[in-house]
Amino acid sequence: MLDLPAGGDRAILVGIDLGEPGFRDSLEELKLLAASAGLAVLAVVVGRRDRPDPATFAGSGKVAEVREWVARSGASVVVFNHSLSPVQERNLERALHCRVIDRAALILDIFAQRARSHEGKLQVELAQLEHLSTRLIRGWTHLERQRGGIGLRGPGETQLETDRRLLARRVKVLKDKLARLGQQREVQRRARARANVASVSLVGYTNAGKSTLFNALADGHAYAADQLFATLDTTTRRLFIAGCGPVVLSDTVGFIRDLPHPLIAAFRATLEETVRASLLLHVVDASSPEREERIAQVNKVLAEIGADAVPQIVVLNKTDLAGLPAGFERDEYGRISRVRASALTGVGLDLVRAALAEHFAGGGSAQERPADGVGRRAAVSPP
Ligand SMILES: Nc1nc2c(ncn2[C@@H]2O[C@H](COP(=O)(O)OP(=O)(O)OP(=O)(O)O)[C@@H](O)[C@H]2O)c(=O)[nH]1
Ligand SMILES: [Mg+2]
Repeated sequence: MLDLPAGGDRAILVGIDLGEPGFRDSLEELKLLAASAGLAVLAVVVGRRDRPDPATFAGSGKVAEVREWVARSGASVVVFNHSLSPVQERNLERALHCRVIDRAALILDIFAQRARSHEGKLQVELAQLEHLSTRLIRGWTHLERQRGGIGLRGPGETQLETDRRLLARRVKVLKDKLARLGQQREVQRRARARANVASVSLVGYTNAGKSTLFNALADGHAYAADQLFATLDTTTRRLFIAGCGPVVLSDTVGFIRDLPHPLIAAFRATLEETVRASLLLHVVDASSPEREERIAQVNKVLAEIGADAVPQIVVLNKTDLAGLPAGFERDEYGRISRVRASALTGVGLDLVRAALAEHFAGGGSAQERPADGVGRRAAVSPP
């Protein structure tokens, strides 16, 4: 655990506008992340720079302003909407006299709070240790430079080396355990592939409505809630869809922009389900003004995990909020590319089912993708 002081924590958020697009939205998102982590946000301090200050990211003037806020409000943690280097983090903690974390650490903490299954907990612990280990290593290089190296190894450094060794050992244990769990999944997947059952994975931005859609389609009881990263574990149900037979549907962890890399790596096992699926239902909150950008963000993560070659149908969800009618959109080849529906009200769910039926009937292979990641797609048979 990252040891965020528990219960009723008061936070100050800091965002520095570096002139990149989406700054405001990502700051709004940071507020949601903070709320999801159980933090009470006292203030949001915004600054503008051409590039990050190497020592403190925000620059000394902005840091003074934040310190003022911390002193006045009694905040216990300051959250930066960026990736901080370990050195910046340390300098900031010294200057602000309070705990400083970055966006990645906040996301890791939410994952740590949410992890329920054995596998989920292992994955989060692995991600946290990897996050920590880069910090120890960088902290070490920093020390080395300061002290001048040879002959000056103090007890502090020895301790660091011991820590690193212990850490490396634990990381290995976790990876071994996860690998064994991965093998079990593989056995299940092979059995499904033998039975020629199509596998469909729900993917999408966090809070898009994946679990709600999963429950609506599979009559399931996945945890759906208005918070970021409600779902961490992959839940799988078998359902029968008229016109396409048995289908295995998986609900998965949601994505977000700037998902920390250790997390993506640690969740690789869970996300295997996505990589190997015969079809992705990419769920989108149609009521978000950010929806096209989020689609792009999700596709970026899908590419990172090697799932960009899996066929995809976009479900524009929350049409009730967006004020859109239910319906289909087709691509230039006449294939259904988008379905507009509402998982909550149920309007358009028949269209989602029909899209699945059409996809699998129209040559979309019901086979899962083999381990080498190369899709085994049945030839499209024209009528
Ligand atoms: N109005 C409306 N709300 C919806 C719809 N679908 C989902 N929601 C709400 O959106 C919120 C998020 O839904 P979830 O199903 O938990 O979203 P998710 O994509 O699984 O989110 P994570 O697991 O956190 O990534 C919940 O409060 C749902 O009730 C919809 O079609 N219309
Ligand atoms: Mg969910």
